[in-house]
Amino acid sequence: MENKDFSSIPLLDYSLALSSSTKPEFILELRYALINVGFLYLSNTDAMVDQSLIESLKNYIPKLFALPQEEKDNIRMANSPHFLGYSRLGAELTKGKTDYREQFDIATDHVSRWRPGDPDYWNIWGPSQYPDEALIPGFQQIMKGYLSQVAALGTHFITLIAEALGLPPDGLSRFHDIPDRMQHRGKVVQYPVPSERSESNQGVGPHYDAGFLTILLQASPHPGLQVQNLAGDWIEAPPIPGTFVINFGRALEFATKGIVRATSHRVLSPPVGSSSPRYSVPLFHNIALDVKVRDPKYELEFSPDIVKLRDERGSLSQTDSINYSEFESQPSGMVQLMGRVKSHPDVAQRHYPTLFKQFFPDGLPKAGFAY
Ligand SMILES: O=C(O)CCC(=O)C(=O)O
Ligand SMILES: [Fe+2]
Repeated sequence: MENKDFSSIPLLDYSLALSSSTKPEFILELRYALINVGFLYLSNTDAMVDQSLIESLKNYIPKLFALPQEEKDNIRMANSPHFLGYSRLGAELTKGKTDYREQFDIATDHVSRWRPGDPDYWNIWGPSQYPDEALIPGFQQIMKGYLSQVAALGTHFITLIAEALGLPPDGLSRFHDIPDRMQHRGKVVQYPVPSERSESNQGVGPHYDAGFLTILLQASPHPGLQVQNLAGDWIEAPPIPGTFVINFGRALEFATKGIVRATSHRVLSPPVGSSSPRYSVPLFHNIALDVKVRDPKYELEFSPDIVKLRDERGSLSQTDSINYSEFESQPSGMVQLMGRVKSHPDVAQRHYPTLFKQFFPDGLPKAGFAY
C-alpha cells in the first residue's frame, strides 16, 4: 500500500487561491495538507497581510521582551479574567516539564459581553493589556494591525478549507459568529537560549492546538518547531522567509469527524551557545464560544470520496500529546476556559475561584500544566 504518512511539510502559494484559473490546484494541495499532514507553509499572503507590518512587528519583539521586568509584571496575566497579559519564564508545564518560554498573550480587539449570571466562559474574551505606550511607542498600533489582518486571513482561509473538504465556501460558517463578535488570541513568544547547565531543551512540549487553525509567524531564523507524523517521527518545520505556518486544531478535527488532522507539535529551545533567543507569534483562530462541535445541529456531511481519503490515511498509532477530549461534550468556550484554568492556575484562583477549587483542591501548584 502507498505510504500516506508525511516526511515534509507542504508549501502552498496563497496567491493561487485568489484567481479562478489556479484555485483548483490550490484546493487540491490544501486537501492533502488538511487530511494527511495537519500542517502547511503559506506564502504570498500580501493581499491580506502587509509585509511592512510583519517587519515592524519583528523589530518590536526584542524591545518588548527587553522592557524592565517590573513593567512586564504590571501587565501580568493575573490582572485579567480574559487570561490576556504577560507570563514569566517557566510559568507553564507541558507533560510535567517546564516550558522554557516567556510570553505576552494579546488578542484581537474585543469587548466582553459577559454580565453577572452569564456562563463563566463568556468572560474568556475581552480587552488585551498593552505595555505603557511611552515605553514602546507604536507597538500597540502595529500589534493591533497585525492581529486584525492575520485574523482576516484566517477567516478567508476557512472558506478555502470548506471547499477543500467538498463543502460550499460557507460550509463551516455555522461555527463562527459574525467577525465583529469573534475574538482570536495571539501570543508573542520568546524562547531563551538555555544555559550550559540546563537539563531541558523544552521550549514547549508536545501538544495539539485547540481551535480551528493556528497561523504562526516564525519571527526569527531559528529552527526548533517540530511536527509529529503518523509513525511518531518528529519532522522539522524550520522558518521559511515570507511564509506563515498554518496548522489545524482539535476543534476542526472533531467538527470534521477526524477528516482534518490536528497534528502534535513541539518547540525545542535554541541550542546552548546560540547568540539570540527564538521568537514566534502564533494566532489561534477561534470558533464561537457557545458551539458544541459534537451537537447534531453542527454535524457536517462529507462526500464518500473525502471520507475515503481519511480512512486511507490511517490513524496515529501513538502520540505524545493528549488533550481537548472535552470537545466531545462541552461548549467550545468551556473547553478553552478549562484549558486556561489548568495552564494558569494563579489567574484562575483570582477570577474563577469555583473552577479553580475543582481543578486544584489542594491549592495553588508551582506552575500550571499547559496540556
Ligand atoms: O512557537 C512556535 O513556533 C509554536 C508555538 C506553539 O505551538 C503554541 O504556542 O501553541
Ligand atoms: Fe501549538
